[in-house]
Amino acid sequence: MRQTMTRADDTMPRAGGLHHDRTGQRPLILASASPRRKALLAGLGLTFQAAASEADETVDPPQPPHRWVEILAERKALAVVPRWRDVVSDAPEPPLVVAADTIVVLDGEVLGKPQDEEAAVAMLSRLQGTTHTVYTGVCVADAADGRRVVRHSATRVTMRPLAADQIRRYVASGEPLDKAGAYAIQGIGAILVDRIEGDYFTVVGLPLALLAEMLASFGVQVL
Ligand SMILES: Cc1cn([C@H]2C[C@H](O)[C@@H](COP(=O)(O)OP(=O)(O)OP(=O)(O)O)O2)c(=O)[nH]c1=O
Repeated sequence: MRQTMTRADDTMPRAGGLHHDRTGQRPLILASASPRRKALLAGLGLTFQAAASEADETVDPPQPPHRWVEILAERKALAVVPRWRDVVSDAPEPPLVVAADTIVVLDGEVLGKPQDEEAAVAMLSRLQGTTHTVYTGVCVADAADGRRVVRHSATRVTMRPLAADQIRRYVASGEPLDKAGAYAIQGIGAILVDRIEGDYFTVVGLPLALLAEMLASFGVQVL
């Protein structure tokens, strides 16, 4: 059934089928299992379905960070493109598929998600009192013809100096474990951060202004 798209009035994605607004929003899939990315995309007022992407996250041979996140974002999107009908069976036309990948880079070394609490403590011990860069890659792929656009955004984050027991208490909160670099700027991790240079949403995992620009190149106007 064709429905009129309504703007999201909260930060959570709307349940239900696909919607089209008067500006002709294409059906949209977010190839992600991340609740943060879902909330950010919903916050733009776009209607979409989310589908976890099972893409392998190893990059071999190693690439510069900006390419690393672009490659993984593209891989995540392309893993979902062939099965778009399973996700949006009621779509009147093939969807656009959006995916993203985020890494933290300190002194040229990539810090992904910590394997366990010890790894989280080790990461935060290195990040505290210093400046690192968060890279997020974004891919928008058109399931109709395979055309895709891949871009990235980078933000510098300076962490406050932290005492060992503060780090332990933060890790014990459980927040760091599924986050690149073992912290969440949008959560308790906010109080670990002294300042950022660049886009906040790049750190959380989905640079919204960049994504809007990319969607516009596929005819989807957020504004
Ligand atoms: C640095 C930082 C990272 N993160 C998150 C963003 C990403 O979700 C995560 C990095 O892992 P990713 O592999 O980019 O994403 P994901 O596995 O969570 O989700 P997807 O299904 O889309 O692949 O770290 C924060 O939420 N806050 C932060 O401050």
